[in-house]
Amino acid sequence: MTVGHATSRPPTASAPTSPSARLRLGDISFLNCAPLRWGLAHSGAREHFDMLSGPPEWLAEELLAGRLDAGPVSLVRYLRHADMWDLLPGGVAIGSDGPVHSCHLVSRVPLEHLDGAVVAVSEASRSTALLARILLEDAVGVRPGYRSAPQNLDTMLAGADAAVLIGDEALRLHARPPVGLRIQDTGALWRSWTGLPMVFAVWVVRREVAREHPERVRAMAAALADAAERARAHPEAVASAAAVESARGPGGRLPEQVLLDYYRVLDYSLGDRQLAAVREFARRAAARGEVPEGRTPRPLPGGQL
Ligand SMILES: C=C(O[C@@H]1C=C(C(=O)O)C=C[C@H]1O)C(=O)O
Repeated sequence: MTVGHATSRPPTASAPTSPSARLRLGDISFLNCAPLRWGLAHSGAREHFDMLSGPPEWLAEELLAGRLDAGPVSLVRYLRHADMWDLLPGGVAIGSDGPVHSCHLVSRVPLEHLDGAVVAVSEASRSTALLARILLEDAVGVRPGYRSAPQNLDTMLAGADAAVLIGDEALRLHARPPVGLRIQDTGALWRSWTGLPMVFAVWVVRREVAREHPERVRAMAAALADAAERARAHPEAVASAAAVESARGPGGRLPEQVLLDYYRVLDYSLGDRQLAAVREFARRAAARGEVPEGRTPRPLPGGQL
């Protein structure tokens, strides 16, 4: 197995899948995917893939370059590239039906006061970045300006009134809200506004790979579904493994309770309610010209999470 995102291989235009029999599967290097890493390790399925870990935007670029066969990408990326990528059989996603704990709009003032203000938006995000805009403009009714920035709360807020952050840094803000800042969970805001869950990321497979190797792709989807199921059945073990993982990141080891709570709300399924939410998000994104019109995503037939 290969882990790490420094690997650079030549593009594989003439070789759609890896020369070995193993599919190259992406893995988001955030704690949001720790339960799947745990599940794949414990089932033994991880050995059947070449796994590459990295931030979601890097995984999307690797998929576009043909250096990965399948993996998680932000929902916005998928909606933009749905002509090249399919949703994994049965559907695998990262979402929540209410608070997600790790995708936030952070501000010093109430959101209603952000008209004409500057919002710094993490370069790591596409879905939460657009969701925050939709929420601010359509739900709250303010029109700030946006500035893309490397994800770092201090530098982001040094030059802006609010910030959009995702992943482990955002989870740490949820776990320990800094004094004087409002941590607004975009999953919760979206749920109370639309009544729908939010889907932040989806697992995609390059269409040519899905056509060439349908059985291998189905097996991959089944392995991910099984990993999610195993992780759900062993919350303490998963939280403890994730706490060890968190100790390697800046900010030190997260309490297991924070991770238990996180994995209780994170949902890897892409069922009918989630697909309805994806359509609603896609409609709003298309109305802003952010994704093509008329995207009606449907997972490839096969397994079910
Ligand atoms: C829940 C999360 O899901 C994600 C949010 C993404 C986004 O906002 O574009 C992309 C991939 C996922 O990592 C998170 O990162 O905290």
